[in-house]
Amino acid sequence: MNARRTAFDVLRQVTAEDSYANLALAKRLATAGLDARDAGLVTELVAGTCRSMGTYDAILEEAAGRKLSSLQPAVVDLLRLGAHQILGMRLKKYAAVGATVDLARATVGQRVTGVVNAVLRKVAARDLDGWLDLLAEGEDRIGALAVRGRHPHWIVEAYAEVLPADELEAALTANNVSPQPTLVVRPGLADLGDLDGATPTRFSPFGATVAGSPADQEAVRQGRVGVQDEGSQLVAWALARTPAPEGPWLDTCAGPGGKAALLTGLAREAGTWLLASEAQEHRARLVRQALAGYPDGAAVIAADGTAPAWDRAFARVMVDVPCSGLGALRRRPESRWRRSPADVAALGQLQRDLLRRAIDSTVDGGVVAYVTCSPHRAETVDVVDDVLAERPQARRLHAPDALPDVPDCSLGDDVQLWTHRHGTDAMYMSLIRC
Ligand SMILES: C[S@@+](CC[C@H](N)C(=O)[O-])C[C@H]1O[C@@H](n2cnc3c(N)ncnc32)[C@H](O)[C@@H]1O
Repeated sequence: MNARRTAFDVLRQVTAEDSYANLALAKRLATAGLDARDAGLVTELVAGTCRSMGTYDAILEEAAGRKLSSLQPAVVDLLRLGAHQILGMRLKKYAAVGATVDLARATVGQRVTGVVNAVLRKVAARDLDGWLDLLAEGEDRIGALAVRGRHPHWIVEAYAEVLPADELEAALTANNVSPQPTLVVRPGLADLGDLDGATPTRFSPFGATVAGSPADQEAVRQGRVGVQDEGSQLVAWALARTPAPEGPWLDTCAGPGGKAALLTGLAREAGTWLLASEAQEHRARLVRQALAGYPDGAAVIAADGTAPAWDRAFARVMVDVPCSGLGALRRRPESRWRRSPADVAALGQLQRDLLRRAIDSTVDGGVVAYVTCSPHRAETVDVVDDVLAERPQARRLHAPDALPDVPDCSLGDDVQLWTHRHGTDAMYMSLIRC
């Protein structure tokens, strides 16, 4: 009951207060006093429920024969948790119904136990595949994939624009698996030998995984090794190894500092330095922390990357723009149901302005990496196409040349990494010669 109660409280925070599931979960688990088994159960309950929330909601509406908006929001969360235990976990169905009814009594009150019991018994009458078959009836191909892969329709449509049809299912499935953390060994501060039991990653020369928690590694506690997705490492590395004139480097959207830390190490190895800039002061502080291991090699400022915040030009510029995060859905269980096409559209102007300013901040012959953690065309290729049309002196490079050991990463002249192909977040990168 303790674990389910904790999961319910966290889910309430996610749905009622728009909290991020991972952050709310970590905060709650830190003080809940649960043993490792119960903490694992809470994590599965929250992450699994959030990841499939839209699908469970459709199933619950079928089972209840009414809109979920006609029910008390706390009851909807109880039903979602129950649906996940019945359909998404290997628990005995009727024990899961009973446990959820007990939880309903202990949290909302006796009066809602009847509806919770009745709806969940209907849910338990079919298995997950049976429900997905029912929901997919009459859907087109994208709709059926969305139902079975447990994604909103518009996200599957966006993936379908840039992925071959026969890979869509694998791409969606990959988003339904929580990633193991990947570590980055910061150049000049550490090497793989500083980690206990490190296994190198497939593509990044700086990447490794370890058994157990990264926080148990001394080099991580000392900031010489960080936690960073391998895709983020690859785009930073690609920028660093693309031929460019000598001179300092710039990261215009640096917070919280993962790429800036790797780029700083690489810049130092190249005999130069990096200016890390970030609009929000509190995120600039995170960048300072990430770069703390490089006391003499890092400069961090809080500045708007769309305005003239520096009076010089740089040889290499990373512009890792704010985006919808559709390439990192596996990390943020609730985000796919929270985002909408309007979020993508709303970022377009800022993304273009940041890229324009990045190009204008680069020396002749220098190189810009335009990066997003999203494969959505409206945030990737379309932005670069539009800005390059206005800047005839700038030229798109064939970016996959900078990652010769990474197979199947081309999207035209740009790089698009995929979780199901590369095991990384679905990062996009365009390299532009100025
Ligand atoms: C995708 S994140 C960058 C991640 C970062 N490069 C890393 O690897 O840790 C985008 C960042 O851009 C920042 N940002 C948003 N608008 C900005 C602006 N106008 N100028 C500079 N940074 C901005 C956001 O605060 C956010 O920290």
